[in-house]
Amino acid sequence: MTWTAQQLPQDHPPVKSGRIGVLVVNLGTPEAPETGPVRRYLGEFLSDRRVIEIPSLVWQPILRGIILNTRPKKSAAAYREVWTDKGSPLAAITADQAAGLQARLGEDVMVERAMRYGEPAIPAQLEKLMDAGCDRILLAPLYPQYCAATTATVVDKAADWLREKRWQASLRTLPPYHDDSAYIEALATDLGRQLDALDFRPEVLLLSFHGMPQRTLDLGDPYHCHCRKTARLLEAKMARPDIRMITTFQSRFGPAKWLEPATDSTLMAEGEKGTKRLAIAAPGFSADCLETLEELAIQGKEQFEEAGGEEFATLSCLNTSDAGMAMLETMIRRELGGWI
Ligand SMILES: C=CC1=C(C)c2cc3[nH]c(cc4nc(cc5[nH]c(cc1n2)c(C)c5CCC(=O)O)C(CCC(=O)O)=C4C)c(C)c3C=C
Ligand SMILES: [Fe+2]
Ligand SMILES: [Fe+2]
Repeated sequence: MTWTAQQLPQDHPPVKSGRIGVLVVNLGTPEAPETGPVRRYLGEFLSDRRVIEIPSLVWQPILRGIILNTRPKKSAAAYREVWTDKGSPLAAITADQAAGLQARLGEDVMVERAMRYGEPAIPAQLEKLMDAGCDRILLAPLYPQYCAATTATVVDKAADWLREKRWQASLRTLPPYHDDSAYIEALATDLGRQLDALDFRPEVLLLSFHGMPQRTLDLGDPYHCHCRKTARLLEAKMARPDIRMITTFQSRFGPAKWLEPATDSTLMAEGEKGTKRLAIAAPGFSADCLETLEELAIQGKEQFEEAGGEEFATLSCLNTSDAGMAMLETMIRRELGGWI
């Protein structure tokens, strides 16, 4: 039956105002660089079946019995190396990106941020947007390369929230942007600017993407192809024939075979074969985080220098750079087409 306004039940929710919401989402990070908060964060992250594709009956005893008793202490020490006055770099930068987008998109659009693991959680932030009258929401996972372990799990989480709703908001998702000209141009501009500001001329620019188990490529996940395409387009756009560009995959986790070549062994091999000056960039991360500030900038530098390298620089992610924010605005405005 159709209800008229007079017939609506007393407890009917207020009629919405038709606003548009944007939810930018990144991975998540611990609340503090201490063992307990890191254990909670890793417990949620590594229990996600999109991340660890091993049956729970097998995986949970390994996770609870071994990994969560050993890794949090070591990871917390690594987080302490990069922690800032504003907290975890990933959290602080994501918050600044959301605020910057809000300023660029104006009052017609309400921008919030969320993390897939930890706080602010995706369901709570979607609820906040809806409570503020947003009945159309763009979900924007800030992962340029599609991966089931990152992009898909964000969409799953939003879908779980929608499933519980009688009156759903309309949801759109920002597609992966690994080959989007706005992204390639932003990277080329920003990395070019950073290379020119270095006090040495690198022989090699290493493009390090987060790794994934080789099995996910065999099963059809496009992540590896997306990373390779980004690297190819970026190399062409940067047009620096004097710099040799190499694509690698970092952060191997567990004993299975991961995508190759690995960042750490490539850094060592380059040092050993006589490369003296090397810069490293991480185009797959939209914000600097543990993986860039500790694994690349601290550990990577040590690995390269111990193998004979002399000059090493880690270039920043797009973060809140002009090029990066303009790129996000362009892609989000395009996706909101028809809504604004
Ligand atoms: C950019 C895309 C990412 C993919 C793909 C990805 C896959 C993936 N990661 C792990 C395990 C860990 N990753 C960790 C940190 C971490 N990972 C990403 C991004 C991707 N991960 C980011 C942005 C971060 C940094 C978070 C921060 O707080 O700064 C960690 C935690 C740190 C540690 O203990 O080493 C783990 C563990 C797996 C298993 C995986 C795919 C299967
Ligand atoms: Fe990761
Ligand atoms: Fe790592």
